[in-house]
Amino acid sequence: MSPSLEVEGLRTEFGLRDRVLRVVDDVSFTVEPGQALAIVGESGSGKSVAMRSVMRLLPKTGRIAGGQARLGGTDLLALSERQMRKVRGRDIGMVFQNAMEALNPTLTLERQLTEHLKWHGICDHAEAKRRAVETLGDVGIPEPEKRIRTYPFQLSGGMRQRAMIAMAMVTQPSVLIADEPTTAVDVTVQRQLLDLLAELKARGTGIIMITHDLGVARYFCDDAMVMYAGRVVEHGPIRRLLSRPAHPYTTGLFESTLEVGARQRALLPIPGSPPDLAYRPTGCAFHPRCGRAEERCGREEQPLLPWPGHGEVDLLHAGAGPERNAERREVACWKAVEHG
Ligand SMILES: Nc1ncnc2c1ncn2[C@@H]1O[C@H](COP(=O)(O)OP(=O)(O)OP(=O)(O)O)[C@@H](O)[C@H]1O
Repeated sequence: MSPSLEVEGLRTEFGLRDRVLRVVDDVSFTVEPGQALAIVGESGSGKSVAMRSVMRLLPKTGRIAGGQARLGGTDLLALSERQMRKVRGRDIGMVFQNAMEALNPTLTLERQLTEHLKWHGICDHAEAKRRAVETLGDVGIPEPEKRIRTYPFQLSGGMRQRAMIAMAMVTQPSVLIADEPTTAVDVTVQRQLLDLLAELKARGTGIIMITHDLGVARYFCDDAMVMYAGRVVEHGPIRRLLSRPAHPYTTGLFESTLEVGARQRALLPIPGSPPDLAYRPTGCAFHPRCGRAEERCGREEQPLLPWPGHGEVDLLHAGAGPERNAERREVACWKAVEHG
């Protein structure tokens, strides 16, 4: 059984010339084996930086300022870069929006996949080659024995995206982070990639998906975490968030996003834009854009707390263990919307 990933109190900062920007602030979540978490939020809310922090793939100006990311009892944030290199790509993989970021343009797929397996000491060359061909076939690349000899630039965008997924999954990682994996590909390829990720999930891989596409998130994910200005504002089972969003930002985000397959309806954009993190509003960072804000919201910040709204109290307190956790929800808002 794969271990779960438990992230707690993650804080990431960027050092600019004259100040320090906190772009991820106290982010916590758990991904169990075979579960998928969607991370949603407007551009700049810190989704990618949070996940790159877990992977320890930050640019030089970035710094993890606090927190833990435990994978099977090992805190990834406490490992040396040398130790992390052994974990990254083997136990935890990442699929990026742009496949060229993960693939080496100067090496054939065969070299990249086999070297990757051999470097991690997973198997010898013959077995690595067999696994590489098999994985390329698994991700839907036709004639994998032949295609394995090609370079990334010789592949179409969709095929490159698949090759990157093959690269991420060839080691059978416990956790896969997918950053907008379907944004750059057409709808047919999108569907195939999602089916592929669903298969991985069914085999017990924990998946974290950063996405702007609520249709994809609903189809694929169990939980959702909504980020705003570097913080988590709402977190819980995705179907509950979609049907009964409690944070006004979640409501706004859902109303301003067209769901794939949903009936055409008027979109209601959230007024204003996310704050410049260098001038973060006091209190709740969303209050200047929030229709429900009152004086207190600009003064005091509400921490993320378990949220038993109306009609949810019973579910939250009923039973014990997984059933109870499955309904667990957290919201950071003084004016969280109560649903009757
Ligand atoms: N190298 C960097 N130096 C300084 N600030 C950065 C750097 N990279 C990202 N940031 C800042 O960190 C914040 C979070 O960025 P991030 O890319 O995580 O957002 P995101 O939610 O993933 O957005 P998107 O959906 O557009 O990918 C932004 O305000 C961004 O400007």
